[in-house]
Amino acid sequence: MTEHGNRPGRTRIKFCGMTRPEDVDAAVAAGADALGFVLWPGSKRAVDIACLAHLAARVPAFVTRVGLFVDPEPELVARAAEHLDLLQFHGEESPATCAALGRPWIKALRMRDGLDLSAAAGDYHQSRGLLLDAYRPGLPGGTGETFDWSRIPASLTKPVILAGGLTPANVAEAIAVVRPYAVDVSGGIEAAPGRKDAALMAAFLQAVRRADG
Ligand SMILES: O=C(O)c1ccccc1N[C@@H]1O[C@H](COP(=O)(O)O)[C@@H](O)[C@H]1O
Repeated sequence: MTEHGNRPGRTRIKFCGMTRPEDVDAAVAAGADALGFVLWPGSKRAVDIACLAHLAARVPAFVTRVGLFVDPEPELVARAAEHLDLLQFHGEESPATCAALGRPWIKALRMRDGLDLSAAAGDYHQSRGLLLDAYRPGLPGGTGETFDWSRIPASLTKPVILAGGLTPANVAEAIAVVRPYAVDVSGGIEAAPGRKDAALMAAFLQAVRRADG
């Protein structure tokens, strides 16, 4: 079993791809630590700035509002950031590009063959964490697929946010193998793309709590 640096007493939970007010309310009621909003227009879960503003305003204090971007124009980030606490970069953004936007950020890395995670942790040392997701050519993320969790070294110097194909059924095993700082899920808590399922969100949360013991 591995243990990543900065791991808190419990695994933090981010629910991503919020598009509806009722889903935001249900996620907060379930006890999510962070909610994600996709600002990449290519996603079935994309929201525009007006929708983001509407949804983000429902989020109470101490629940982190995360904006997901894929190689965005700086102007989009600037407009969205007013409604966000943290930026999540899911494209080919360089460390300098992420840092230049002047906001707290995390970097998503897709686990393609040959990826050197330790080197990436050094390159993205200014990030608040590394989100590790499955790799599928041609898609920037949100594949609903898992990857080989044993590829994640215990010695990473940044907090690990584990993503990719997590569900209420497999998240406990993922936590046991990886011991991540946080887990991030989108498809595994949905009835359909962009439509979250309150029962699945509650089941995911309970599975994480049980895994934390
Ligand atoms: O959700 C999307 O549509 C998306 C689009 C582009 C990049 C990332 C995207 N989602 C993120 O991917 C991971 C894993 O998602 P899943 O649980 O496998 O569905 C997660 O961080 C999503 O927020």
